[in-house]
Amino acid sequence: MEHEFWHERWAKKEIGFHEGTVNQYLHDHWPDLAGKGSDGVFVPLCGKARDIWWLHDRCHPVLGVELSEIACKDFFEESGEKAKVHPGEPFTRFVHDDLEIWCGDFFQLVPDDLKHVRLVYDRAALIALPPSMRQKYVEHLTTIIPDGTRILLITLDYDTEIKGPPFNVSNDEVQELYGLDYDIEHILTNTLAKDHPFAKRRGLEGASESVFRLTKL
Ligand SMILES: C[S@@+](CC[C@H](N)C(=O)[O-])C[C@H]1O[C@@H](n2cnc3c(N)ncnc32)[C@H](O)[C@@H]1O
Repeated sequence: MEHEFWHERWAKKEIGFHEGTVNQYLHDHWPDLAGKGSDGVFVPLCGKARDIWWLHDRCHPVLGVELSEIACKDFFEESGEKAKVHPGEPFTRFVHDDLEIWCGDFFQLVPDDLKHVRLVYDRAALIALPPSMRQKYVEHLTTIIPDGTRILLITLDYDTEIKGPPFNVSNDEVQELYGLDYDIEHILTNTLAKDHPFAKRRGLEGASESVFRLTKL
């Protein structure tokens, strides 16, 4: 998607993707992925997800990257926390202890930025991107994260032709995108209930979410 699309979504507060609570799959499957350590976590296309505080509360240094300055500011303001803001190019950095949100374009990150990262949390990042950008996203992610990094990936799949985002990403596509460079463990696929907020909003039946654990080889 063009940057303008996302800036407009945030300006108009059209952010139906924002959960406002900790994601259930993160809650249930992070401990297995991360163990008891306090490894650095990268959260691509992070929005203002509460999940970031949850990870921080579990002693992980967290680096999120987010295009929208509105999202970055809201993230701290809505939780009553303060961040030191370091304006710069290509990122303005919002820093709170060892939690940093970098405001700018994911595709501007370089390996040095993520050298302390051992874990990645991808909820609504891959599926926010149209098919033409997903390959580019995975290629770039693979370039910037260290070998051995473990990823918790949550995807969404549905049959109907609806206009994304979120876009449907099948389990086969996950294999195609990550199969070469990652060990892939499919943890679960869960059919969304009819009254699930997303299914309800889009009038979808049979949409499903899947959770994967990926390890960069
Ligand atoms: C569907 S939202 C998901 C946000 C978050 N992961 C969550 O679970 O609430 C996608 C987010 O990615 C941001 N975004 C889109 N393209 C981006 C890019 N190239 N670099 C950084 N952030 C981007 C958007 O502004 C938006 O907040």
